[in-house]
Amino acid sequence: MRYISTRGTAPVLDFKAVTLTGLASDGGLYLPESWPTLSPEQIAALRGLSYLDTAVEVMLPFVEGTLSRDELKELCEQAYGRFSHAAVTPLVQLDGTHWLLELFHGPTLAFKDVALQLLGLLFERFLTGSDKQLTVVGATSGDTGSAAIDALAGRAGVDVFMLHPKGRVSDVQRRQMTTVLAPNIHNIALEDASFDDCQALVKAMFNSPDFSGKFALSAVNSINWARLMAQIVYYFYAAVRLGAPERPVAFSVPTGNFGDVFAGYVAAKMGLPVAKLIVATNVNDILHRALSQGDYSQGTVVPTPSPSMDIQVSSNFERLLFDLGGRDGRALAAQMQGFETTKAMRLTNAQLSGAAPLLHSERIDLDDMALAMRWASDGCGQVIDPHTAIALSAARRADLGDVPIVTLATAHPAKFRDAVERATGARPTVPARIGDLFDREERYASLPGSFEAVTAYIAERAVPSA
Ligand SMILES: Cc1ncc(COP(=O)(O)O)c(C=O)c1O
Ligand SMILES: N[C@@H](CCOP(=O)(O)O)C(=O)O
Repeated sequence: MRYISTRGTAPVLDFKAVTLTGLASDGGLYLPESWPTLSPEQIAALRGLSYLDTAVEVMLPFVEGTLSRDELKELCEQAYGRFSHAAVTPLVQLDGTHWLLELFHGPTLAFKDVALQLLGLLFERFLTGSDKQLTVVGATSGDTGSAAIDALAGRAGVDVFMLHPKGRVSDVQRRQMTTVLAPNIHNIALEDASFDDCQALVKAMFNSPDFSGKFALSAVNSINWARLMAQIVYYFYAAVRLGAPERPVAFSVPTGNFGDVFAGYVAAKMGLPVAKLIVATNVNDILHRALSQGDYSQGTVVPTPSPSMDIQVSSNFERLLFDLGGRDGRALAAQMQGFETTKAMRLTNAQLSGAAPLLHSERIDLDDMALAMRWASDGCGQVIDPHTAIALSAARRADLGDVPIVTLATAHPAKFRDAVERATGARPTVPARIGDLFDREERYASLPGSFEAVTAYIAERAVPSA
């Protein structure tokens, strides 16, 4: 499989190179040159397979030329062996229409583990025998950071510099990052910053020849293609369990950086009968405005009880626009450069009408989020986190007849105890696997959110490339 950039001019890469590279050198994001497809018979043959075997079948076309089936299987065995549920991502039925797909049974209790446990192992495999020292620069609104740190702490060949917006992640999320004291992990709390500011700094580091030329920069955010590849799997796993390929299934996805829902889009492109992808946002609603009115203009980020979705510039939307706009890298580069300059962009007619049959968006406010949490707990006996509640609320607005709707449960409620308690009156208990989190020592640097301050901090600690 070969990978191309959304902006058309960066070198074409294979799977190994695309995994070790972050942003493309032309500022774009990598994605496969063409979408592999599974026939209805191949999808039907996934029925009854374990998560692990499904993962191998779904991901194999993307790693072709770099990993054999056996090598991929061995990596998946290790990655998903650390999940606490035998089904890895179990489905839970709420009523006749609604299901939860629990994606939070990994080590850090959020869906990010599904991809990052595998990415950590891919880094290790691709770096073995080389003297390359990767400098991973990442931005997090809480969950990517903890999952990446768990996956990479203590690994040879990788240093991690993780930026989070100070005071804008939950206490559990922060401690999951800052209590990991491995020498290769560096947490940076950016003062007076939003996640968007953190992400913009990370992209600026990749786009600065002076800085990126000194280090072997790499990414763990969903700008890294391997992240999305691993997330495609659970769409197949869930849909097949609910009757695909004969029966179409809809998914409601709590959305911020558009990575998770883009993985669902890819599953549909690969042939999975997806009736609808519901893009659920909180009041930080750039994606809802874009998909419903064509207006992709950056607003100010409002802190909410679903902090991981407090995002107003959604990285992966670029991948969607590229695909919907006929994969014209030059046109997309001009559109994105316009957005970077003016902070506003109109979707083209082709992009809007191309998205409409599959993607539907909803903006969920605080009251509807709390109502969904109460409906799940009082009506169905399920305690859900605020991000999941946003998607469940959007799912319950949908009118899709008999089509089953799967809401992606992206985080364990214990990660957001205060918000869950406020909505439901019950305080979730912290699972045993992170039980001593509040007794551990924390370590992080607080820095002003300037490019100079952050790059100077990293440059003092990272290993220059040869
Ligand atoms: C718990 C949770 N739900 C939803 C999201 C949004 O996912 P995405 O950024 O892939 O759209 C995130 C952050 O990525 C998250 O951490
Ligand atoms: N919500 C995310 C934000 C980063 O998104 P990513 O999927 O691009 O890594 C987080 O929790 O950090």
